[in-house]
Amino acid sequence: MSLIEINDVHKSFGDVEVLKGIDISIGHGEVLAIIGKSGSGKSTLLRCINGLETIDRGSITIGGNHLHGTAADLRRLRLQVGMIFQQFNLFPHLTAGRNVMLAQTVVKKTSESEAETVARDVLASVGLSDKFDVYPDKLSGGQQQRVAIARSLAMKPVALLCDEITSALDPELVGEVLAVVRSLARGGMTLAMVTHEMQFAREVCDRVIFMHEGRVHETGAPEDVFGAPKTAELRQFLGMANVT
Ligand SMILES: Nc1ncnc2c1ncn2[C@@H]1O[C@H](COP(=O)(O)OP(=O)(O)OP(=O)(O)O)[C@@H](O)[C@H]1O
Repeated sequence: MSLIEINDVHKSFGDVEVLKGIDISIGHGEVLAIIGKSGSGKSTLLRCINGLETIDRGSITIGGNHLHGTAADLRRLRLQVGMIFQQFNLFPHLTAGRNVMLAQTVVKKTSESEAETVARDVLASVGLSDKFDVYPDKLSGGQQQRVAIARSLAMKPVALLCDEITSALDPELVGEVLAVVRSLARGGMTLAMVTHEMQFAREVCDRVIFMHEGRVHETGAPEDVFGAPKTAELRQFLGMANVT
């Protein structure tokens, strides 16, 4: 059975229908790239999967449980799906370690000592074992984003959603963050990432979803989507408009 099932999901903001019937199933350990033009609905889709947005129609299940059920269901399921954004959103007055501990102690009511053990562990897994006591303003953007990833991992998510997580970084810092994502993918984490890093998507992802005007317009293995796009819209998006 799939881990995440998205069935006929519709979402409007006012009169504008942003998601027009999305069907995607994501398997355990699957790594998905979501690509498409600005405004095609990629972020909205991720936010619906994480319960940050309600949906108007359709259903989303995680491990067979409906995400958009009662408020209690939503809280419980939201904890199972981590989300990482373009902006790192770290608390500036807390050290890297304390940033990673916070959600555990506040939301999960984990003890301080257990939360610290987990925080040290996940910081080490993103290559930041020496930064536990360092404040965010003393970290590079790439290091801050890795702290944000560690903070998500500390909640032991069943899946991670990444929304353009390298877009705010200087180009020389992109590689270190992608390396962490790559190692998570290799370790079996289920990942859905909205990304402009086509080369990375090609190398690391199992499947690519091309969104266009609120619909899944084309989907397939990276070699097919990038190597032999079927639709004019995807060819145009990939800068291959002249290819017939
Ligand atoms: N909270 C909101 N209220 C009103 N409109 C919204 C809201 N969030 C998104 N939209 C609109 O929904 C459409 C899709 O936005 P979304 O951010 O999902 O697209 P995207 O494909 O992720 O684009 P980008 O690559 O620019 O982030 C856009 O027209 C956007 O203006």
